[in-house]
Amino acid sequence: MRGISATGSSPSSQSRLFSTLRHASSSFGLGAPPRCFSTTPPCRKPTAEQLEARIANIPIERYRNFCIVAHIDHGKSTLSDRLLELTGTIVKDGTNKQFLDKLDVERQRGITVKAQTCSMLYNYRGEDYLLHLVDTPGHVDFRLEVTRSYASCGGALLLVDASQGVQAQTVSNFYLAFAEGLSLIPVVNKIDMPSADPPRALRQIEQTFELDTAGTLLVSAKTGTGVDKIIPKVIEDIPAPTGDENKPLRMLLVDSWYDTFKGVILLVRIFDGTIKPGDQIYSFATQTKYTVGEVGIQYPGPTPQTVLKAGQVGYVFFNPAMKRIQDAKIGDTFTLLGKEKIVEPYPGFEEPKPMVFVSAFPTDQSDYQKIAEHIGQLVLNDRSITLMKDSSEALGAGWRLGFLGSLHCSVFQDRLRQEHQSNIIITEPSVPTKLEYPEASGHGALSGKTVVISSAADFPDQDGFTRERRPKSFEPIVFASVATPKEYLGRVIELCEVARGEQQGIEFFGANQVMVKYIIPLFHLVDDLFGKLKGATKGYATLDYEDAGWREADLVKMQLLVNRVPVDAISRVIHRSLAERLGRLWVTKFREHLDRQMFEVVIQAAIGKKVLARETLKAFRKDVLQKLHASDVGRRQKLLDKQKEGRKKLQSIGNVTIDHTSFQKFLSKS
Ligand SMILES: Nc1nc2c(ncn2[C@@H]2O[C@H](COP(=O)(O)OP(=O)(O)OP(=O)(O)O)[C@@H](O)[C@H]2O)c(=O)[nH]1
Repeated sequence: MRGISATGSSPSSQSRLFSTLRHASSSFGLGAPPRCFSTTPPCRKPTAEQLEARIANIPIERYRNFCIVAHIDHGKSTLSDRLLELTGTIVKDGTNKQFLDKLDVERQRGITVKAQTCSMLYNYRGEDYLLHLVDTPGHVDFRLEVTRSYASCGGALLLVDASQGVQAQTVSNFYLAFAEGLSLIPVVNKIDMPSADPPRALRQIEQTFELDTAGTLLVSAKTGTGVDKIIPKVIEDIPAPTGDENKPLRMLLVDSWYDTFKGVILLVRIFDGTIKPGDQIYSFATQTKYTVGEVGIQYPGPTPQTVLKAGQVGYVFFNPAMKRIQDAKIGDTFTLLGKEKIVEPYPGFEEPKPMVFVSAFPTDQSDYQKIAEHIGQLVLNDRSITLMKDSSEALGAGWRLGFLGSLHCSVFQDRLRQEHQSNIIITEPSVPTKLEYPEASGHGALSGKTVVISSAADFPDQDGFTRERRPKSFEPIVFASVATPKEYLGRVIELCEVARGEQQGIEFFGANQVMVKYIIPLFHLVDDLFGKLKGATKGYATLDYEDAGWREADLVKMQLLVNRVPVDAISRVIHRSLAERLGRLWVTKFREHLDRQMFEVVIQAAIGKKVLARETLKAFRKDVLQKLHASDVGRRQKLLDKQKEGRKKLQSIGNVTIDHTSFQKFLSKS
């Protein structure tokens, strides 16, 4: 399942990332007395040695691994912070900064992009418990992060915002958690809000999930009200992990990130056995052996331990270090070297598939190497981005990047700009196309083959082929569920129909909510359907989707021609029904941003040889030297130098020179 929220405060655009989790402990002085909401449990933060000694005395029956299942913005990260404070794992610092959302982009956008984890100690009825909390991302693009997190948990808090009630992603995340066999504890959050309606939220939970809501916790993660009841309930209702520390090591790789000094760090769930520094371990996926350098838990930052045992979730890194993030295959099983014949590996996780592609080019080609290094560093920490070299006649050498979704893509752009101040031109997002070539002459090696392409440059020229001999084209489709208050139903249906959607059903839930189901081409989802729904429903609509395969479609390659020469960076594969409108839009917008030339420039949008729209930019003569006196040599040279400098920024398409800013403006949404 995949999903997007269109709630009021959610991000306007859209992706996934990686982690700097992880370097955080230093800001929390060990042993400093924290302020707690509840005085019952001991909340003083233990020293590293005390921590190790306390954990050593906790049997697996007193471990609890859990996460929070919720729709985006319903308060997972805020609640996680409260739980960390309550258990003395972090100290309340009076700011609203969320501890588990550590990436800048996460803090700025207020969304969780990368699943983070933290261990906590809690004394319940005189006995210590080791709790492991995973804060999962709520956004659709990061669905794989969510599934992986669930695999390391025994249960989850099903968190519902008291003012918004059950939303599209509450439903889909519930089913994911349910399928993983997690024990679910309903919690209604944000009860402090004036618009909170807890009885309605409870009714929706009962109706939608058939869960018994008697004794449901009503809390405010913001003020802390009711939060102290959560951990006792987790201990009572969520089963302890099972596993045998005396068996050979059986360890699942759940997540990984890159550290400049330590190499790849693995987040692992130990199912059986133990792991400690110096152990020689074996990876089933890569059949490689490693020597363990350090093991530890996140408390809240990396805290070394002498051993990790069955039932625990912690980190491991190697000495010598694992160098490539690609070697850490998420879902891989590790065991002790020599035990690989007797230990059964886990089936592994689904590999993420890139669904949104863009090309990126430096605004100044002399920055190519610098930006290539920056992109390389970002990709190093995010295995789900695919990276290839690309080049364009208009924009020079660049890269072709594949992302899980459009939020993933836009977070990547933000990170590139924020963290590296690089200026790049990014083309419009595109989706893959499947082509089935007939067994006919004229297609060379492709005859009779099926291929999936991600760039318009690979879309075949249709001219010269009869209909029967043209390759059949297919576009990716998704099964989308849109939840909205009833009053906006008409507008939502209208938008889904415009997006070439096929209605699959309408379900009413609660007194005022309705869920509309559509099969929609992914193209339209990427083309900001989410933003449009948000606009049409005052931010109330929420959208969730799952892949639904391919659908045959009349797809064409549209090109922008400048004085009859195609601008390759702007070509797109689109549905024929959109061609007229988009063609008009392209030529008008491009004309607006193109500087006048010494001669007339014809701008056309075309499919093959067929021109759909045309604009003309009149000639403009700018002779900087014309007004100067022949003897004014110094000034003459200065003007020529200035012109030369200006030309560096220009690219030529045939005989037309185009400033990079024209491309940037053309490709910007506004
Ligand atoms: N009034 C009120 N606001 C809350 C409460 N809990 C969270 N919020 C606010 O709701 C917004 C979203 O909270 P987050 O904790 O970031 O939500 P999230 O579910 O982690 O969001 P994602 O990580 O993007 O899925 C923030 O502005 C919080 O301050 C609450 O109990 N009461």
